[in-house]
Order: sequence, then structure tokens, then C-alpha cells
Amino acid sequence: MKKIIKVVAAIIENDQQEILCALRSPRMSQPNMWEFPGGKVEKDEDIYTALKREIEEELHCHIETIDLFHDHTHEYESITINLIAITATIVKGTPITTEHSKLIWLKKENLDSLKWTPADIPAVEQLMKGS
Ligand SMILES: Nc1nc2c([nH]c(=O)n2[C@H]2C[C@H](O)[C@@H](COP(=O)(O)OP(=O)(O)OP(=O)(O)O)O2)c(=O)[nH]1
Repeated sequence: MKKIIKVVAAIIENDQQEILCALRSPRMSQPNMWEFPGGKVEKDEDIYTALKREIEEELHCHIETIDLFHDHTHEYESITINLIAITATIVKGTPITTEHSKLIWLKKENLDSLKWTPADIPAVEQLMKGS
């Protein structure tokens, strides 16, 4: 059985009801695909603490988590990702790219204009239903 990796991802909405979307760089796994920023949960770490840590590391800003939005397990060829999407809001700072190629804010109804990592598609569909 493939190893299951627990990954948290932030669905960050701004005051214009736009969602923050991040483009994975060519150097990352799942290169050149869009995702919700976040990363792997460390051993003995709770998912909300993990998400806040990842966002501080990756986007250099602080978030407050709101709710568990979607939990989906996707099997890639070599790994299985348990992607836990959590709604969040920025409480301090402005997101900057450190690892990603690009960051954009997009209205929910336009999310399907991007090429998302396969693990994100159910969460994207759920978000679009609510648009
Ligand atoms: N962060 C994030 N990762 C995702 C999403 N969808 C998806 O398939 N993934 C995959 C890509 C990676 O295989 C894995 C997350 O790894 P990562 O490289 O972003 O996490 P990390 O910063 O903790 O990794 P590392 O540098 O410590 O290896 O989950 C998503 O929406 N957000």
C-alpha cells in the first residue's frame, strides 16, 4: 500500500470574495499546476497549527483558520495525498511568493479556468457550487 501523506491547504478569501490561488513552480512536485497554498502536516502537529506554519513559511503572512472545508484522499501514481482544505483569512501581512511561481486572487466562479492539481478538484468543485 502506498504511503498516505496528510497535507493541509488554505482556502483564503479576501474582502472582494476572491480566493487565493498559487501556481506550483517547475521545481516542485506537481509542477506548473495550481493549488491552495499549504503543505505537509508534521508528526504530532494538529492540522490548524500546520496550516498556519506553512502559510507563514510560504507566503510570509499570518492567517486565522475558520473551518474544515473539504477532506479528500487522492491517489497519485507514487503517493497518496490526504488533502484537507481549510477556510482561512489573512490577519497580518500580504502574501508574497517564495516557493510558488505566481499568486492570484480569483472569483469562485472562475476557479475552473486554472489547471488544478488532481487532488484539489473536488474542493474546487465544492467552492464553485457555493459561488
Ligand atoms: N500544499 C498543497 N499541496 C498539494 C495540493 N494538492 C496536491 O496534490 N498537493 C500535493 C503536492 C505535494 O505532493 C504535497 C504537498 O507537498 P508540499 O511540497 O507542498 O509540502 P511541504 O512544503 O510540506 O513539502 P516539503 O518541502 O517539506 O517536501 O501535496 C494543494 O492544494 N496544496
